[in-house]
Amino acid sequence: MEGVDHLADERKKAEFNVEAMKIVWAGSQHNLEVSNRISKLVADDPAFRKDDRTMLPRKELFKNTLRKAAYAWKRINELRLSEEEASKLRFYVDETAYTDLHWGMFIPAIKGQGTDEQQRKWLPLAYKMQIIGCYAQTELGHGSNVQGLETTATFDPHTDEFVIHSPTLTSSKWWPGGLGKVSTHAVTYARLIIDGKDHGVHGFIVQLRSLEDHRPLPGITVGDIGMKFGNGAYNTMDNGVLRFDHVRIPRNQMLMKVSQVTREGKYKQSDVPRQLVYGTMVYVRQRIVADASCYLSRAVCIATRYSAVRRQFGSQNGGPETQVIDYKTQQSRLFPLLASAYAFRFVGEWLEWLYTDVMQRLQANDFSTLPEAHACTAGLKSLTTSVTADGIEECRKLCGGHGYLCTSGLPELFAVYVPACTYEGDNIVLLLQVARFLMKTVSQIGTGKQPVGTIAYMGRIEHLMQCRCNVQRGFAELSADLVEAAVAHCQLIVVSKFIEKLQQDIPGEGVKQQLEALCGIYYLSLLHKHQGDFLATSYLTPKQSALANDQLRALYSKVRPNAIALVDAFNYSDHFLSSILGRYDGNVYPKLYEAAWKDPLNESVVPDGYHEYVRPLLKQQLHTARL
Ligand SMILES: CCCCC/C=C\C/C=C\C/C=C\CC/C=C/C(=O)SCCNC(=O)CCNC(=O)[C@H](O)C(C)(C)COP(=O)(O)OP(=O)(O)OC[C@H]1O[C@@H](n2cnc3c(N)ncnc32)[C@H](O)[C@@H]1OP(=O)(O)O
Ligand SMILES: Cc1cc2nc3c(=O)[nH]c(=O)nc-3n(C[C@H](O)[C@H](O)[C@H](O)COP(=O)(O)OP(=O)(O)OC[C@H]3O[C@@H](n4cnc5c(N)ncnc54)[C@H](O)[C@@H]3O)c2cc1C
Repeated sequence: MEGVDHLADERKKAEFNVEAMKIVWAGSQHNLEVSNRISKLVADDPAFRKDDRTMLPRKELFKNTLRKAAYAWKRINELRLSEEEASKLRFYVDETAYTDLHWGMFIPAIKGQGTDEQQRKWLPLAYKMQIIGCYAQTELGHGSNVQGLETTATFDPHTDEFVIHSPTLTSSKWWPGGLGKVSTHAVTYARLIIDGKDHGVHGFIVQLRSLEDHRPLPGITVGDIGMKFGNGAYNTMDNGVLRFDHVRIPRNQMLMKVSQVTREGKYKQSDVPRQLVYGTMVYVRQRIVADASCYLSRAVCIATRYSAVRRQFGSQNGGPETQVIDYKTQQSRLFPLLASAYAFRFVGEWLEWLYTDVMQRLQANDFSTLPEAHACTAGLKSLTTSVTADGIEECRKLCGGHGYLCTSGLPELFAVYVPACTYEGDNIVLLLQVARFLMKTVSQIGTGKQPVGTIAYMGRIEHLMQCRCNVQRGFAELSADLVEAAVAHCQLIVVSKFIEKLQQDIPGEGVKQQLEALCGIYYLSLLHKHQGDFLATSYLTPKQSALANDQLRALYSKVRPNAIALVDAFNYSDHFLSSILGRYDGNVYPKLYEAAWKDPLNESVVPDGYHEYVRPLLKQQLHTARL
């Protein structure tokens, strides 16, 4: 029934202050206030309707995304929203679009790799959206291997220009978001060639389309790469293909904070690590970690609320059937994901601190923590996106058949999210970077260089280094095992940061106790999953392993009465969740039934095609003898 909270009894069971937990989840009272205000602004505005996305054909879908992005920009300016509020608004609009790359990569690339002069020229145009940019690095033939990119930028000293060219089919830029139909400019990554010498990959600002009629400029071939996974989902984004045919740009459009080319064509590499050219990717990877907790918590919220609503089997003497959330199997699948959502939230907060700290150190030419920042952003991006993608799919399965309906919100959430395991760095490739970092640390043990920070624990394996085995040999052979070691290293960081969070002052009755239970579920479920390794290495005895499993089940029971309140603390509106199964009021069945009849297929009782294709079958006169 409308207006009835079908989850009221569940909410009464809460043993902690939900409003206080909302502040923990939001990060601060201020963040919660901004989130509440902007979330309501979006939810209350019919222009931001999104329940029709999975039913629109691509061109209509895309035009609708352009409309929403333009309307959002209008509202941002009308309401004079701050950058923080504007970013929140785009978050709650919840629609991948070219603006993600304009604000999330094009502008950060210029800020991170452009000189002060270049920033003064390009950022005002970008902030006012008088130019729209994308990040064009990946090519048809290379994505992971950035040093393998083929696009060239050849310096012409006669005209003081770079000639940007796509020498091969595989050098075509391929995938950049916003490139296909909208961006007027790109930060393009190309091989810098001076006087025949290849200086490797650098970033260049290239205009792609006319600011007058939006047509591609001379020498530019650009378009969309076509439909992607799932209906709606990432098809609101114009991932593009781009080829250059000897396109000329002024020398001052090479991003020159890290390295420079003089008017005379002299290449100057500042005494900074060349990997700073990868800085934008590092920035996005750390943001993706925080974003993972948002996506995972959305799926967990839907699955938890529905698991409390859904009853199946267990009726005694005609009484109500059992809530599926009471089954230990449901809890053993759902509660570790609930714990992971909180864990990723906290490790994402720490990673943002680490990234900010590294950036401040870079200002002082202190590169000492750059390797750790790279390893942490790469590894945690890999870990959190893999767990989140698998977790959204698990949440769909936790909702049984109804989880497969678009009105559950889960299929689209999965389809939008899964590319996060690939973009910003394929997850295995990134884990191999972490493995390389770990092996380099191992090789330095015993040389007097003590590991610090997130690898400090490795100082304790010095005894293993007596053999001084050559860690370089066999890396490729053992890479699959090393990837597992990299995951374990990242999991240790997640657990450590969760524990550090619990050591902070956390206000609110019962809040810390709930987080302690979730932290226990996080690490005990990991220990359960990998108990074979712990037993094989004698880090655990069988008895200890059994005790850990007992404790894990006990924690499930502790969390069970608080589950609904723990997902309420995510503070997601029904509009944002866009899920009938995840409705705040739990009024699922009537709304599922109501929604079914709104499907276009039900606009007519007799379907299109009946008379051409079904009736003839039903009415066919059998010319062959009946079998
Ligand atoms: C859900 C939406 C997300 C929301 C997020 C919010 C905001 C963001 C907004 C928008 C984003 C939205 C959608 C994303 C759209 C997607 C965009 C993209 O995908 S952009 C393209 C991404 N591409 C990649 O990530 C490519 C991956 N490959 C690489 O990074 C490099 O090729 C690789 C694998 C690191 C190898 O580089 P290479 O130069 O060959 O180095 P080596 O392996 O030889 O290592 C040499 C040494 O350099 C160190 N190193 C490597 N990288 C870095 C780095 N980034 N920083 C610091 N140091 C680095 C490496 O550790 C080696 O050091 P040692 O010699 O061992 O000491
Ligand atoms: C939705 C989406 C949006 C994107 N947006 C952008 C964008 O805006 N701008 C942009 O520049 N790019 C973008 N990309 C491209 C993305 O960055 C690349 O696809 C990504 O970096 C992976 O590279 P790849 O496609 O070359 O994968 P590959 O490296 O070809 O991966 C294929 C397989 O090879 C394996 N592999 C590769 N190298 C190794 C190795 N050394 N050892 C072991 N295994 C290996 C991988 O693990 C994987 O299993 C986007 C991609 C997607 C899907």
